[in-house]
Amino acid sequence: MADLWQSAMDHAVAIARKAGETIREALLNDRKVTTKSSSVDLVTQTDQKVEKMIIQSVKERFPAHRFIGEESVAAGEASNLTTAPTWIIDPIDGTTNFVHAFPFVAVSIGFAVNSQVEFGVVYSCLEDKMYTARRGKGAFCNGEPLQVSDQTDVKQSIIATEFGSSRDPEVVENIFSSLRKILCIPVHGVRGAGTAAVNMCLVASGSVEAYYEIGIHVWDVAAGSLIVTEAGGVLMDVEGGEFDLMSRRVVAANNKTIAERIVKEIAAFQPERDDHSPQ
Ligand SMILES: O=P(O)(O)O[C@H]1[C@H](O)[C@@H](O)[C@H](O)[C@@H](O)[C@@H]1O
Ligand SMILES: [Mg+2]
Ligand SMILES: [Mg+2]
Repeated sequence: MADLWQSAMDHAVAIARKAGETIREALLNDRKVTTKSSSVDLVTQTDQKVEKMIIQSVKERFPAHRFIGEESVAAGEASNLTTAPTWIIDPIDGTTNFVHAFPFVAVSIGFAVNSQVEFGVVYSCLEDKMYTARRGKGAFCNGEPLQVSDQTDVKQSIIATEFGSSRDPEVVENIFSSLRKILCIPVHGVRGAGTAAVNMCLVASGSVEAYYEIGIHVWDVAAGSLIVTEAGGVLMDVEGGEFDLMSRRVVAANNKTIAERIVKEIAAFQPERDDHSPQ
């Protein structure tokens, strides 16, 4: 049976690669920074320019499709995931890294139908690594198959997480409480690439056993969520229930054993959901 979404996925790969070229050029000469939800939640003209380019290119080919884009939402658009074919776009995942020329900067494009991700594309453009996954057809990096780690002992694991963009003392306390408890299991190490999408691709690649974070958005994790599961990994909510794309909470792991062990140590809290209805 012809794959209904293959042409859309091919377009996503092509436009992610083009976006990566734009980002690499901008890295050399245009990193003007402004801020969003806090003084450390950064955005640049390149984030906005890349998102507009991706959305415009999709609209020309798939005019009926819908969008959830990080910078469109920041400009006031709703972020409701419906049953319609929806492109979930983070034009630059790792904007802080981009501003500092720290070498992990990704373009993340997820595609959902009936609120289920059908393909995911994450282009780590400074590494030139194109991560892709199509539901039921595996996950790849530059065309090579991906497989999660087979480690089941958390004490032999590396765990990835991020400090996020909130500096609210209560949120920071939660983050450090979880970090301290996980580090002292003990695990071999804790790492963070500075981008949720790349962290999830590191889980899919078997380089880290798990990644967790509270405070991310649907555009950070939509593409990576399918790349992880198509590489044999699992997704979970930080309190052990089912992963929810719009909840702003994620545990992505190589297997259920590691995921459940990490969940035990996380000081969970519930940020405002991505699909919250504004008052
Ligand atoms: O770089 P962006 O797209 O803003 O996404 C990152 C977010 O800003 C950080 O707060 C998170 O900790 C990262 O995981 C996101 O990748
Ligand atoms: Mg992001
Ligand atoms: Mg971003």
